[in-house]
Amino acid sequence: MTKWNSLSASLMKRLKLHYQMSNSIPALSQVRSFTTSEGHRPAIIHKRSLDILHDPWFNKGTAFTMTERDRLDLRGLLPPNVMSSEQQIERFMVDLKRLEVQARDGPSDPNALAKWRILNRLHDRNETMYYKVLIAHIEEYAPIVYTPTVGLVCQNYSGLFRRPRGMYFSAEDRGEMMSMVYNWPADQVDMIVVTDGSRILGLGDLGVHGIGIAIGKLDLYVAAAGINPQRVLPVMIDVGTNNEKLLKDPLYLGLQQNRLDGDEYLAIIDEFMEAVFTRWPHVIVQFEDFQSKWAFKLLQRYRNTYRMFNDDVQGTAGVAIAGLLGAVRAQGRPMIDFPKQKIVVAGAGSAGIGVLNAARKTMARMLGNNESAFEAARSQFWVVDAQGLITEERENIDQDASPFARKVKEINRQGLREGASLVEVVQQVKPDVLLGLSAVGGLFTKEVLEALKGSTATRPAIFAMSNPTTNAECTPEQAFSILGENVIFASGSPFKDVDFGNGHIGHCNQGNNMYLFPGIGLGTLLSGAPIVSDGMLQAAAECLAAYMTEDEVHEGIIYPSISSIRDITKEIAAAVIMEAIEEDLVEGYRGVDARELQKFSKEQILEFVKNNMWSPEYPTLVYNQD
Ligand SMILES: NC(=O)c1ccc[n+]([C@@H]2O[C@H](COP(=O)([O-])OP(=O)(O)OC[C@H]3O[C@@H](n4cnc5c(N)ncnc54)[C@H](O)[C@@H]3O)[C@@H](O)[C@H]2O)c1
Ligand SMILES: O=C(O)C[C@H](O)C(=O)O
Ligand SMILES: [Mg+2]
Repeated sequence: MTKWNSLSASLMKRLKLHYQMSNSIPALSQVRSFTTSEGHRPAIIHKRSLDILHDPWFNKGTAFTMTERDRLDLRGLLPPNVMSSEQQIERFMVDLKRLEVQARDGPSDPNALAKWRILNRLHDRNETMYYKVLIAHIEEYAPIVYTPTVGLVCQNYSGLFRRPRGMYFSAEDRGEMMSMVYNWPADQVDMIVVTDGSRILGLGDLGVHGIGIAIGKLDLYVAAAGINPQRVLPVMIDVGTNNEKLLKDPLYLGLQQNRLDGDEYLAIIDEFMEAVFTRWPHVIVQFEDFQSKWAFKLLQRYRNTYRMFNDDVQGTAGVAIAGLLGAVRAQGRPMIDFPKQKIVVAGAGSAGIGVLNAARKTMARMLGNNESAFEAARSQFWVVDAQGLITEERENIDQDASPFARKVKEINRQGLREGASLVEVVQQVKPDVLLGLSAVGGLFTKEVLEALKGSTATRPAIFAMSNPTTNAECTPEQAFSILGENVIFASGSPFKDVDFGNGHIGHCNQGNNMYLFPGIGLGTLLSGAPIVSDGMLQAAAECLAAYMTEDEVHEGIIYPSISSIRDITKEIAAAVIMEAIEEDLVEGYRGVDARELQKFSKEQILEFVKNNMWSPEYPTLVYNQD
């Protein structure tokens, strides 16, 4: 059975080819001519000599040929031996591998920061080589440049800061942003990741140190989506911090004042958005790690005006949907059974509510996509936050959580009540799925996991999605040791698979929004869509769900390996473009106009995406004075 026909009808309907193949469609070779990869054109630069060596976008180090050294005034500024990029990487890896001699396993070991420093220095010196290393070793180094080590980096940023990367818009720049945005040297920026540092992973308010997360996310945009590194921009919006330690830290690099709030805060974000979209009208802005109360408000404020999305709310929702659908398939059941799943969610913040809303909509669509279906879907979820089970009796209930407040009559029948503990909820509900987005490490205690043994599912699923590793609600070892080999396990941060010692392996899936945000960004960019619609996000999620074969999900593998993230991202970007075409949102991209895009078949869209994914190859450099 192919991975496509195992999907429920509703998914297949959405993933069917959207085009009537007609003879007016340009031949594939013509598609190639539309979308010649930039890789072969010389790069025109307006600098020479040391300025090139100090510019990580153009520096090649010892790989500059003697011809280029003469042409660009580099002769004598480098050791005489011209190295190939492969030789350069081999030399670099020797230095990096030296760390592993003493290091214990796992990204949480003390050498993780040392590895990050070595990679960061390469990033500051030679971007082409940095991304060549990252792409070639993505499984090994994503946990260093991204979750979980990037959390450690943000916590230690004052001490780690060497060369600036990205832009900082602060409360002291009010009225200046429209002009200061021109201080960034790139005339074209495709992707911005912006954070205000208010909720970095599960580590809370890290103020200006949050820039590390924006840099880490954009590393994946380059490595997974092939966004040109010269066209990405990490942004920190520094409106102060409520982190007492940072407010007192003499080394703190940010504004040492409490966070702005209310209209003053909004005015800063408004000014920032206006400035970047004035300078780069086609840029896409990803909001990252904003505290929940602003994550939702800013998303609603901007999503119909600008090309923006919130990764924690919308990216996470899509990844969770794909995993939840995979968990249904793993039980040998058709996807259409998803609406029968009983799901307990621990955490009702930006991520938890995002997942709940998306899961409810997906269930409703499978149940007929009408008001009664939407209402029926609501009863499949039990939500527990820091005050326990959320019911209609909750005082000062968070408006975003209120659609999921359980009715008192219902829960009394189940022997539950307002504020019931997670253990009680799991014991009474016997859920198919226990999903954590609480930021509380170890929340799924032995008692909670024992209670899950009462699940009515043949293969209960645990999604311990909080980051970084220390905040995971439980480890795979804890899950498999208590619930047995049959349980489906996914976590937000990477863990090693569990060897049961009997020839069987407990697969530890990584349920992380890294599987979606690169494809969402790339698909939106290449489609030219002026906004990121719900349909585009849903198409991305369903494409990720469809990516896994029957055999894989039956093995308990509900997410792909990160080593195939570039291929996944290509597929997801194509699905996003197809949906944008379906919704008549396409406006074209760099020489391919909307009309041409609308005539492409799925294969031609995949080819178009592939041809527009940057790869780390040294371009030929040509100097031009003006
Ligand atoms: N895997 C991923 O791709 C992914 C994506 C986004 C966020 N996350 C992670 O999810 C976590 C939460 O992110 P967020 O933005 O929603 O944070 P948040 O602070 O907005 O929300 C946290 C929620 O957890 C609840 N909570 C706190 N203590 C609890 C407890 N003891 N029991 C039950 N619930 C409790 C809070 O009441 C709140 O509703 C973070 O660790 C973040 O790194 C993971
Ligand atoms: O950053 C990640 O690894 C995922 C997510 O965006 C998070 O905030 O945890
Ligand atoms: Mg995040």
